Amino acid sequence: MEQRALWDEPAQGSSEEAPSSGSTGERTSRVRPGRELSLQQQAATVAPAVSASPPVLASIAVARPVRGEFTYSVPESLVSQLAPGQRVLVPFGRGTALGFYLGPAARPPGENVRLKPIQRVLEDSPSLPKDLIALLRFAAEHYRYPLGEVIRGSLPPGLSKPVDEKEAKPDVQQFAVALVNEVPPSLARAHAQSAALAYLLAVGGSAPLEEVSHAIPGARAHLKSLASKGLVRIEEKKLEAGVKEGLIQGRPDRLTPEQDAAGVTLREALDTGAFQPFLLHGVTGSGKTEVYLRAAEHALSLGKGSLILVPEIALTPQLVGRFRSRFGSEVAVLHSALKDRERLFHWQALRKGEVKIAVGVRSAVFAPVENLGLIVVDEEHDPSFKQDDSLRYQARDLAVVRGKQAGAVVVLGSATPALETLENVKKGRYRLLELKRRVDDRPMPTIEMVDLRQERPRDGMMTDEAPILSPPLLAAMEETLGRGQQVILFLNRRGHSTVLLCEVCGVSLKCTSCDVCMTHHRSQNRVVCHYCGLAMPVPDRCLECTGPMLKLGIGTERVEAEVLERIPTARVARLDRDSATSAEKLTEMLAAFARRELDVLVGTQMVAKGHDFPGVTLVCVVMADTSLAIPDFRAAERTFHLLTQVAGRAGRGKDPGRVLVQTYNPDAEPVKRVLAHDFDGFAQQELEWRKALAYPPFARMASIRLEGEHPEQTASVARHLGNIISRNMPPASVGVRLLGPAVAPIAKIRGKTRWQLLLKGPTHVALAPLLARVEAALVDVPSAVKVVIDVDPGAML
Ligand SMILES: Nc1ncnc2c1ncn2[C@@H]1O[C@H](COP(=O)(O)OP(=O)(O)OP(=O)(O)O)[C@@H](O)[C@H]1O
Ligand SMILES: [Zn+2]
Repeated sequence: MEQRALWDEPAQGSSEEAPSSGSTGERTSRVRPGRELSLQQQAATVAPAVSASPPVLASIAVARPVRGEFTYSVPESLVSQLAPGQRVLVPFGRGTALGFYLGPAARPPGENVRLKPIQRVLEDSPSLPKDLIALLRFAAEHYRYPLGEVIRGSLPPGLSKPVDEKEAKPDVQQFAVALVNEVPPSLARAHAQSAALAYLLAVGGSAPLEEVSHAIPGARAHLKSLASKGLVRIEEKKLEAGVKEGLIQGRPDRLTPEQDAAGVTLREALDTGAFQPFLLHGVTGSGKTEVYLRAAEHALSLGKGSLILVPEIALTPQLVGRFRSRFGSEVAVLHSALKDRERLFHWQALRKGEVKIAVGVRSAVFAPVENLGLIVVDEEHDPSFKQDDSLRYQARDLAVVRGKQAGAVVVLGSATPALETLENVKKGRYRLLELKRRVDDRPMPTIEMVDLRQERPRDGMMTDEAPILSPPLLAAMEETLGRGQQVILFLNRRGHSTVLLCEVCGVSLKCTSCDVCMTHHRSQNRVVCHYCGLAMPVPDRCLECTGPMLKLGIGTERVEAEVLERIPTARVARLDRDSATSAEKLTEMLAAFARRELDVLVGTQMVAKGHDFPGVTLVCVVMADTSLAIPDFRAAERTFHLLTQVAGRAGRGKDPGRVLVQTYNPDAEPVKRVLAHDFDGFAQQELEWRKALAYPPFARMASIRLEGEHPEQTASVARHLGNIISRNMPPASVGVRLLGPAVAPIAKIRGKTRWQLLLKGPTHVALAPLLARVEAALVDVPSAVKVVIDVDPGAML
């Protein structure tokens, strides 16, 4: 059966053009006749129609948790003011609500319906550009979330409330501009000031004050002191298109032949001005960022905007810095730590076309970049592009949808593309651009395996664990550090020991409100639940039988302690969610490692992201097996991605890199393929398996998750929903399957019982009627049971 990409499927509902109303001159909006009739009638009051000439009708999304678009009448005084994308105030229920005017509407069926009028238009120029309206409509339908809430969630605070735009005006943005090219020796003792100045220089000599203080706490005051010393100038900035601020930094003189070829193709694609999706599959360290930069440069030369999506800003300061130093103040950086006013400022600067490039995290897929020519999704395989609450969208998928709607070039970049993306390449939907070699012909790192089964102490009992740092690993570390080079140690588990087990009764210590083991955090001298945050003192005896407790399962904290014990001279830091408690700490730790003030970085998947540390020549995977056994059909893929990505941090400078992988499962498919540098082999094997079991990309999925106070009640709701689905199943030939209802892999979190149902089918269209049935049944579900529908779910836990 032909599989269709997400964006191939028509959005549900009709896509016919609304009849021209002749009043707004816009005919772009779609109406969905009848589909939400009962809701439309909520906004209408029944009365005899009196007016002679047909009234002008508007389709409005109301920022309330209700489905569908509502029809309102347009008072004559407002007719000339109305433009799609505007925020308006409308009567709703007994009060008023913020609404978004989406376009003219057809008269809803029903002769005697008198519609309520729009009360007020809140802004002159629309907050929402036209292409975003289409994207938000798609997101609401695809991920089954109320459109008004989708729109409100996409807007910066300030615009998401029913206030006039005039009241929502942001402050002028202050920029710090460096007046020197390097940190002068006179600042040697003023550590904080020199750090602020160093940051400024690193990002091209100019940056908004907000951004510097985001990276370096207290930087605002330090920059002002620097200004009083004449080293920095503080400017109030009006961002203007076409102005290049700061020094053009780090632009390589020559592209590699592969970069050049990819660049030529992208330039041609940009010149056509039509939608074209690409996968940029480049090995780690092949210089993908430079390809993005050149494409954005070309888009800019055509007067077009670019949108660059990255997994997590704090983890990718280098990428942000490269964009900032290339394009100066023409870049809006959108991250979660922005203050409300700043977010509003960036939104409006982009909306007005004053800033043409946006770099941001997944929510930036909704950024109002004007005249969008290019969308880049860096590290497109990264799970963080999927949002896991409220609107459960996949930003990479929406980026492709947006590109199609806007007629933009879309580049999905990764060293380890998602299988979904690879399949789209195979099907000819995406064009493939490859960078098979590292820049400057640097070699890929060598990857060696350390079999932990062999490293276990022979004379001990069978249960004895292998050493955390095996002799070969320790030797490699000492040798690397001896040469003055740096080491990354990767283990994807936080804490000191991850399991506390009674030696006598074998019972492990579990959280009282979650179905998971407590992790021992020695630095806090506590055991902590990683799901609900519950923490308590470490019990020295089993709570069941008072037997002595064994501490098993290593976490990053224990690895760090072990390194300090075995190599006392090494300067070691740990990078995980316990140590990087703020974006500032994170940035600072990465910067210190980059400045080579640290020798060893121990960390979770945070160390595996696109970092570019030329001093790192040795990467050690402390245990490759941790993510293999997770009950998720993507477990093997995730493991393979993580190992490949972390291995890719080695040997990016002039010295070649080496990777050591400790494992108990050398024969596990992802481990074996990583050791063999065999991306294609892994992908092929895994795709065959997915096909045989009908998992994505060979099927579409939706999960229905339940969470309830009472185990019995939750189970019975799950079974009830299961019955509804079973009764409405299309014929078997359609290929839709229901898995469950079943207790979720983690049966309880925060005291709530969890169940899930999984739907698989050939297309989203095949699943939609069943999901609609489930939604309709939710009105009868007791409020103690929370039900969530997740289309294209990310994690299965
Ligand atoms: N043409 C070039 N000549 C010299 N150096 C280059 C060139 N292009 C990129 N570089 C440098 O090569 C390094 C690696 O590039 P980059 O970080 O973009 O790799 P990447 O492909 O994104 O890798 P990863 O997938 O591991 O993040 C960077 O330090 C970059 O500045
Ligand atoms: Zn818990």
